[in-house]
Amino acid sequence: MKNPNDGFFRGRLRSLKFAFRGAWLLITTEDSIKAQLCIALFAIGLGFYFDISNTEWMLQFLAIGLVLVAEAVNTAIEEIADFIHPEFHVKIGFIKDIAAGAPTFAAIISLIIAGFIYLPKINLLF
Ligand SMILES: Nc1ncnc2c1ncn2[C@@H]1O[C@H](COP(=O)(O)OP(=O)(O)OP(=O)(O)O)[C@@H](O)[C@H]1O
Repeated sequence: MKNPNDGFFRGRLRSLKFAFRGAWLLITTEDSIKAQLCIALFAIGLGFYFDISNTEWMLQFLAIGLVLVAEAVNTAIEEIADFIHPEFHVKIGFIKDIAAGAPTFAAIISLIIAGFIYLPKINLLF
Protein backbone atom coordinates (compact mmCIF):
# COMPACT_ATOMS: atom_id res chain seq x y z
CA MET A 1 0.00 0.00 0.00
CA LYS A 2 1.27 3.50 -0.83
CA ASN A 3 2.60 5.55 2.08
CA PRO A 4 1.58 9.24 1.51
CA ASN A 5 4.74 10.42 3.35
CA ASP A 6 7.04 8.67 0.86
CA GLY A 7 8.69 10.73 -1.87
CA PHE A 8 9.33 9.29 -5.35
CA PHE A 9 12.63 7.52 -4.57
CA ARG A 10 11.61 6.29 -1.11
CA GLY A 11 8.35 4.95 -2.63
CA ARG A 12 10.24 3.14 -5.42
CA LEU A 13 12.69 1.65 -2.90
CA ARG A 14 9.82 0.38 -0.73
CA SER A 15 8.15 -1.20 -3.80
CA LEU A 16 11.44 -2.83 -4.76
CA LYS A 17 11.71 -4.31 -1.25
CA PHE A 18 8.20 -5.80 -1.51
CA ALA A 19 8.92 -7.08 -5.02
CA PHE A 20 12.06 -8.93 -3.85
CA ARG A 21 10.11 -10.27 -0.86
CA GLY A 22 7.51 -11.60 -3.34
CA ALA A 23 10.19 -13.29 -5.43
CA TRP A 24 11.71 -14.83 -2.27
CA LEU A 25 8.26 -16.03 -1.11
CA LEU A 26 7.65 -17.66 -4.50
CA ILE A 27 11.03 -19.41 -4.43
CA THR A 28 10.72 -20.65 -0.85
CA THR A 29 7.03 -21.58 -0.66
CA GLU A 30 5.78 -22.55 -4.14
CA ASP A 31 6.53 -26.09 -5.31
CA SER A 32 5.73 -25.21 -8.93
CA ILE A 33 8.34 -22.41 -8.86
CA LYS A 34 10.89 -24.71 -7.17
CA ALA A 35 10.31 -27.31 -9.90
CA GLN A 36 10.75 -24.69 -12.65
CA LEU A 37 13.93 -23.41 -10.99
CA CYS A 38 15.34 -26.97 -10.96
CA ILE A 39 14.56 -27.28 -14.69
CA ALA A 40 16.18 -23.86 -15.24
CA LEU A 41 19.34 -24.99 -13.41
CA PHE A 42 19.42 -28.15 -15.55
CA ALA A 43 19.08 -26.02 -18.71
CA ILE A 44 21.90 -23.74 -17.51
CA GLY A 45 24.05 -26.84 -16.94
CA LEU A 46 23.23 -28.01 -20.49
CA GLY A 47 24.18 -24.57 -21.77
CA PHE A 48 27.66 -24.87 -20.23
CA TYR A 49 28.03 -28.49 -21.37
CA PHE A 50 27.21 -27.68 -25.01
CA ASP A 51 28.97 -24.29 -24.87
CA ILE A 52 25.98 -22.47 -26.41
CA SER A 53 26.40 -19.06 -28.09
CA ASN A 54 25.54 -15.68 -26.52
CA THR A 55 22.32 -15.49 -28.57
CA GLU A 56 21.35 -18.98 -27.40
CA TRP A 57 22.05 -18.00 -23.76
CA MET A 58 19.81 -14.93 -24.19
CA LEU A 59 16.99 -16.99 -25.70
CA GLN A 60 17.36 -19.60 -22.97
CA PHE A 61 17.19 -16.98 -20.20
CA LEU A 62 14.18 -15.36 -21.90
CA ALA A 63 12.45 -18.76 -21.95
CA ILE A 64 13.32 -19.38 -18.28
CA GLY A 65 12.02 -15.92 -17.37
CA LEU A 66 8.83 -16.45 -19.37
CA VAL A 67 8.05 -19.69 -17.52
CA LEU A 68 8.84 -18.22 -14.07
CA VAL A 69 6.73 -15.11 -14.72
CA ALA A 70 3.80 -17.20 -15.99
CA GLU A 71 4.06 -19.52 -12.95
CA ALA A 72 4.16 -16.53 -10.60
CA VAL A 73 1.08 -14.94 -12.19
CA ASN A 74 -0.74 -18.28 -12.11
CA THR A 75 0.13 -18.69 -8.41
CA ALA A 76 -1.14 -15.19 -7.63
CA ILE A 77 -4.43 -15.87 -9.44
CA GLU A 78 -4.84 -19.19 -7.57
CA GLU A 79 -4.23 -17.42 -4.25
CA ILE A 80 -6.80 -14.70 -5.05
CA ALA A 81 -9.32 -17.32 -6.18
CA ASP A 82 -8.85 -19.36 -2.97
CA PHE A 83 -9.11 -16.19 -0.88
CA ILE A 84 -12.28 -14.80 -2.42
CA HIS A 85 -13.99 -18.19 -2.80
CA PRO A 86 -12.41 -21.12 -0.90
CA GLU A 87 -15.41 -23.39 -1.54
CA PHE A 88 -15.99 -25.31 -4.77
CA HIS A 89 -17.43 -23.20 -7.59
CA VAL A 90 -17.54 -23.95 -11.31
CA LYS A 91 -16.44 -20.39 -12.12
CA ILE A 92 -13.40 -20.64 -9.77
CA GLY A 93 -12.49 -23.91 -11.46
CA PHE A 94 -12.73 -22.22 -14.87
CA ILE A 95 -10.63 -19.23 -13.70
CA LYS A 96 -7.92 -21.53 -12.28
CA ASP A 97 -7.93 -23.70 -15.40
CA ILE A 98 -7.41 -20.77 -17.78
CA ALA A 99 -4.80 -19.23 -15.43
CA ALA A 100 -2.92 -22.54 -15.62
CA GLY A 101 -2.92 -22.12 -19.39
CA ALA A 102 -0.35 -19.29 -19.04
CA PRO A 103 2.54 -21.47 -17.74
CA THR A 104 1.48 -24.17 -20.19
CA PHE A 105 1.92 -21.78 -23.15
CA ALA A 106 5.24 -20.62 -21.68
CA ALA A 107 6.44 -24.20 -21.19
CA ILE A 108 5.53 -25.20 -24.78
CA ILE A 109 7.37 -22.14 -26.21
CA SER A 110 10.37 -22.92 -23.96
CA LEU A 111 10.46 -26.53 -25.14
CA ILE A 112 10.43 -25.37 -28.76
CA ILE A 113 13.33 -22.96 -28.03
CA ALA A 114 15.22 -25.76 -26.22
CA GLY A 115 14.64 -27.99 -29.24
CA PHE A 116 16.11 -25.38 -31.62
CA ILE A 117 19.15 -24.89 -29.37
CA TYR A 118 19.96 -28.44 -28.30
CA LEU A 119 18.60 -30.92 -30.89
CA PRO A 120 21.25 -30.02 -33.53
CA LYS A 121 23.98 -30.27 -30.85
CA ILE A 122 22.67 -33.59 -29.53
CA ASN A 123 22.49 -34.86 -33.15
CA LEU A 124 26.21 -34.14 -33.56
CA LEU A 125 26.97 -36.49 -30.63
CA PHE A 126 25.67 -39.50 -32.56
N1 LIG B 1 -12.62 -23.81 -5.55
C1 LIG B 1 -12.62 -24.56 -6.65
N2 LIG B 1 -13.76 -24.73 -7.35
C2 LIG B 1 -13.78 -25.47 -8.48
N3 LIG B 1 -12.70 -26.11 -9.01
C3 LIG B 1 -11.52 -25.94 -8.37
C4 LIG B 1 -11.41 -25.19 -7.15
N4 LIG B 1 -10.13 -25.23 -6.74
C5 LIG B 1 -9.48 -25.95 -7.65
N5 LIG B 1 -10.29 -26.38 -8.63
C6 LIG B 1 -9.91 -27.22 -9.81
O1 LIG B 1 -8.74 -27.92 -9.49
C7 LIG B 1 -7.66 -27.53 -10.34
C8 LIG B 1 -6.38 -27.48 -9.55
O2 LIG B 1 -6.51 -26.44 -8.59
P1 LIG B 1 -5.36 -26.09 -7.59
O3 LIG B 1 -5.71 -24.86 -6.85
O4 LIG B 1 -5.03 -27.30 -6.77
O5 LIG B 1 -4.19 -25.75 -8.61
P2 LIG B 1 -2.84 -26.53 -8.91
O6 LIG B 1 -2.43 -26.11 -10.27
O7 LIG B 1 -2.99 -27.99 -8.64
O8 LIG B 1 -1.99 -25.85 -7.77
P3 LIG B 1 -0.41 -25.72 -7.68
O9 LIG B 1 -0.01 -24.69 -8.72
O10 LIG B 1 -0.25 -25.24 -6.27
O11 LIG B 1 0.14 -27.10 -7.96
C9 LIG B 1 -8.08 -26.18 -10.93
O12 LIG B 1 -7.46 -25.93 -12.17
C10 LIG B 1 -9.59 -26.35 -11.02
O13 LIG B 1 -9.94 -27.09 -12.18
